[in-house]
Amino acid sequence: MTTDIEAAKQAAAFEAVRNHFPENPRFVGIGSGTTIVYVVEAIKQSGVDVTRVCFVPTGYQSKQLIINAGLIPIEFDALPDNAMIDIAFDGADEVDEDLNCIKGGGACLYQEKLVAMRAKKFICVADYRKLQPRLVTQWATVPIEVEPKAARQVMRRLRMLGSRSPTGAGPKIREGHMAKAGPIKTDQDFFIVDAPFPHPLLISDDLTAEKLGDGEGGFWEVEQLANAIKDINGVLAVGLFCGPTGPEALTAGVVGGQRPVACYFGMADGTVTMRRAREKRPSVVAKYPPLIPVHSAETEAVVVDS
Ligand SMILES: O=C[C@H](O)[C@H](O)[C@H](O)COP(=O)(O)O
Repeated sequence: MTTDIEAAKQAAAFEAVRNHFPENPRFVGIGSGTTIVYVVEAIKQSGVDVTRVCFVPTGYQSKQLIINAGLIPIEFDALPDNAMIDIAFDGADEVDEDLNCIKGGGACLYQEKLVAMRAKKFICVADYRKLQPRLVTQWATVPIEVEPKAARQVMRRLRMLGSRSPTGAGPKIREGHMAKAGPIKTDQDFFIVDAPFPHPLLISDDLTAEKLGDGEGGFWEVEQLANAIKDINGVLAVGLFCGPTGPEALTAGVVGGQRPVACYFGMADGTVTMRRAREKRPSVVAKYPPLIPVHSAETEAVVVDS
């Protein structure tokens, strides 16, 4: 790894903490990966009083990072029922221009989503390699956390959704690289399946009557793909962080959001670029309502969206 990449991660982390670390927060989410290390460093160096702040980890590595920095960890399931996380910081493997993210490259995924969705504000920090116009550009697969017994069936269903690389390779269970042979296990003891898709994913702006983003011709829109994968039995979490941002979701009366409100990218020239999520995006459903009947399990009636 070259030092300019590390410098880029560090610069992005320091800028993100400088601009967003709230006054007197109660709970702060700390993500996983290599970039988040600099976020913790930035928090420590900022001189803010953290003696009354509890830091919520997104997995084993993140918890050790918090403890080693002398900060106070609190497990996600120890949060008081009505408490929100004031802010969550995390890295990403790829970020598109609408701030949808691919995450899970380091095999942390499910707990990252729990924390991001419970946060009033989710801030992403990354280096310039991660900034792409659309997802599945450089980072060619969508990581998916899968219950091991269901892995083969999940991969079969993924192939039915069109998961294949431009060279024809299908989804794969991620293997470990260490002495112990076999798949790597997540903090939940699950597998990660890496599912390639043949085209960069669309955002709602790209949709046309010809390209609905529903998988036809291999073209998927980010949220539609995330939902289609999440519907497969055995899938715990999909490494696509999309949907409403924190404030958007809070206004709508639902808890938090998965898509960051802002992303900080350390650039190769030493500068930091910040992207903010758009306040209002065209909704996929509003633009092209589903034509097929939607079966409502609750009423046993068939509802057709008009
Ligand atoms: O599974 C890992 C997480 O989603 C990471 O946040 C992501 O892979 C980015 O990691 P890094 O900061 O090391 O590039």
